[in-house]
Amino acid sequence: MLSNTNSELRVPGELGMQDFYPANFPDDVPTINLEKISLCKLLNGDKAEAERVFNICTTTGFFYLDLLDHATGRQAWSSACSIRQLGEDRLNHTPKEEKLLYKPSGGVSVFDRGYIVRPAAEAGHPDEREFFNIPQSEFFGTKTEGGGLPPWLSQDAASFKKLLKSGNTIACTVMSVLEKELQLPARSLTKLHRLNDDSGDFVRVLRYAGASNDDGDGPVGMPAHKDAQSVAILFTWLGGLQIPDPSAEIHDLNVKSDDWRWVRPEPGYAVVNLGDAMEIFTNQVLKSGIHRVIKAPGQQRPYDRYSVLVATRPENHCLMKALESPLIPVREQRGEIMTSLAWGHSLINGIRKREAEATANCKSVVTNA
Ligand SMILES: O=C(O)CCC(=O)C(=O)O
Ligand SMILES: [Fe+2]
Repeated sequence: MLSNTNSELRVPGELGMQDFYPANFPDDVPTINLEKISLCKLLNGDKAEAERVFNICTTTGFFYLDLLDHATGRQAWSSACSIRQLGEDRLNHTPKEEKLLYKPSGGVSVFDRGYIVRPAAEAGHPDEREFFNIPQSEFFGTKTEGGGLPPWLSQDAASFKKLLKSGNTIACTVMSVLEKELQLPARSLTKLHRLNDDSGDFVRVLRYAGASNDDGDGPVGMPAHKDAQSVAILFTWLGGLQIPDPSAEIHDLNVKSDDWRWVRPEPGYAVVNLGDAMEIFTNQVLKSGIHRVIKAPGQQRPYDRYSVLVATRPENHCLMKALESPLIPVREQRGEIMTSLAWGHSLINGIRKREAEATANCKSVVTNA
């Protein structure tokens, strides 16, 4: 599969899989022009490309990463496409009762393991949104946390492992660029994100149900949020992801409905953003990007939307506080310093609460947020 040329891999429907692009992304919706960054250039230490990444990460925090210009990226794109395909098969062909047996870990509901569904409002409709998370601890680290994959995903272990591995390489490539640009000692960030450390890293596969044109805004796929992670690498084939216009005035997570912009999925590119951990490590010099997911636009709307996310988080014992550098302002520490594990738990509770509220008020969130 990896012997395909780059241009072939950019053709929708390549990789010998079904067409992931059943309808075109419309030309007449307000779309954000994210910058395209070359993974190959970053891996080769290209200074100008590193500066572009730093500028983005200190402002909007989102960029497209060209994966097809380097073998590691091609590996990641190819694994993500396979996982999107197997995710669709498993989600659609496994009874719901069986999927629900794959529980979030340890009763703490950290979003790194397990199956979570938001059921349809009416019986007989496909569930509105479902996703499952495969934790890194299943394959790497001391493996004390992994509870095993459920039977409906056990044959796919090798695919998840592969994507976690290439995702970690890509996330660490971005972080090593950032630590250099921030004048931090080498490995300040990457040593907190080693593949073999125990951490809350995961691969997530999401399915958002398609909708008919006459059912209004419908529930928001995922309300406005920032990621409780360090680096998020998103693979997506249909529209639905939105981020605020750079000129938008944002208070907490409130973005005016006119200020949301669509992110057009680009074959062969991942959408990369930083999460809240990077804001903490840099006293907000680096920015964690706000985003949300709504129904796909235009002719894509009736189709179920799948996405695959690789999340990289700091290792469990790492202290969530600012690093020291001439470019990171010193601020007084408010509250106790948490470990990454405790921090993750505290954030997830907040996310769950907002999610429950957004589901209850879905219309007002979509139109008034
Ligand atoms: O499905 C998407 O496009 C985004 C998912 C997301 O933002 C998340 O899982 O945190
Ligand atoms: Fe997110």
